[in-house]
Amino acid sequence: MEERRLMKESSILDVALTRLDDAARHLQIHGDVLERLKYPRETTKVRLMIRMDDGSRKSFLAWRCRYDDTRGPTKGGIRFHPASTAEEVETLAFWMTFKCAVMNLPYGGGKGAVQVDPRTLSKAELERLSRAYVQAFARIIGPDRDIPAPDVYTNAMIMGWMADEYASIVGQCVPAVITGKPIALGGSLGREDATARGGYYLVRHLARELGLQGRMRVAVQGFGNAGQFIASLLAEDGHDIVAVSDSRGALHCPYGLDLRALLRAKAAGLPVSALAGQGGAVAVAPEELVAVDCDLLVPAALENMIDEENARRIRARAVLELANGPVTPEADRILEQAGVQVLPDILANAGGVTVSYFEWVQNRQGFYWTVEEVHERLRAIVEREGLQVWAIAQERRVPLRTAAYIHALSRLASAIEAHGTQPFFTS
Ligand SMILES: NC(=O)c1ccc[n+]([C@@H]2O[C@H](COP(=O)([O-])OP(=O)(O)OC[C@H]3O[C@@H](n4cnc5c(N)ncnc54)[C@H](O)[C@@H]3O)[C@@H](O)[C@H]2O)c1
Repeated sequence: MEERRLMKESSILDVALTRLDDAARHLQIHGDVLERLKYPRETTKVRLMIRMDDGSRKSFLAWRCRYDDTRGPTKGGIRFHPASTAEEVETLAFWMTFKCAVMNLPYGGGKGAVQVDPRTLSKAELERLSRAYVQAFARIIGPDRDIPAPDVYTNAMIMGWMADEYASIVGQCVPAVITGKPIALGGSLGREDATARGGYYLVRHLARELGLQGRMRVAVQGFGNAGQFIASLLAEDGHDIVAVSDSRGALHCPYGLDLRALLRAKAAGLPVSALAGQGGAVAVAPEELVAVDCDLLVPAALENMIDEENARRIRARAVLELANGPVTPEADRILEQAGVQVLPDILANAGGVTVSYFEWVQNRQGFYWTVEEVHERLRAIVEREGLQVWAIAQERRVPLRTAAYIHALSRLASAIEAHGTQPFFTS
């Protein structure tokens, strides 16, 4: 078991790097550029020691990775998860590097994690852990150096504690050091649904190209933050949400599920399957969700959920990757052969980091935008970059994922080349 886990861990960054190799084959890229992008610039590992409520002391492993900062300060969330590893953090930081480049945000990529199950901590312990993270990494993060944000099992409250700790360390208020903060501490309007909204604008804009015109039947895997918002946005446009799943089960109705009832059930802490039997909805096994007859499949749960085992069963015309890395490279090949278009994660879920960028801009200028302004600016960026990725895919006859990596890599390569060779002679 342990061996299997290690094997999986050692290959996760390698798998991510195959996307880089695929893209590099289509560009005249200098070997130096690839050499630079194959390894993280720096990963710092620390042990955080905190006082527990019972008076004992406990330590937790924590990391912060700055993968590449050629295009600007590194940007990426902090994950609190018992299974986090250095390799996972580095892979996520690699994805952030490409995500920021594909959206043309002036950032590099970073990521952080604490190896902890936050559900086992009291609120006071969680606060001490969050503050300890900032104490340990205060010299690494900074508004012009490395800007964290929330990720799995971290949220606005934790970002607020972290911003407060940073302010006491440096002796001044620096809201732009961290994004995803509560609105009261300089958070941006429109951050909550930004990831789903970015994916929604992308599908809406490319609908004709994807053959998704008219009323769509949508299946959503993972009915959490991103999954619930995308279902709501698409349902508002009159599309039918025909299936949803969570970690405990799945629900299917070919004529469309009662979304309001589903949102109420989730808010009350119930699984989606609790609504089985109502309005024609039938409970199905979670692994059956990908095989549901639909036009658009939205993976919004975890990594590697669509693999060579289940990819053949997908009946959707297009896949919108709101989750990070939900489709394995083997599944990608199967979907390509079957003519299923995959809107890749680094483009499809980049709405979150884009609105994080807006938050940083607003913090720095001290002037705040309306939610309509946030939506409009997000829409413009998603549509602009989405169309460019689509055009690259058509021109070069490559899948959208390769096109998105080509788009990001050409920006990264220009920036790396523009920096010159000075660091080589001085280091
Ligand atoms: N929230 C964001 O801003 C954001 C930004 C970029 C990427 N993402 C990615 O989107 C994905 C979801 O993030 P989120 O913030 O919505 O998390 P979340 O924890 O709110 O939701 C995840 C959902 O997936 C469900 N799930 C877990 N295992 C499952 C399984 N085996 N089958 C079906 N469902 C399962 C959970 O029950 C939960 O409903 C992650 O991959 C995350 O990295 C999120």
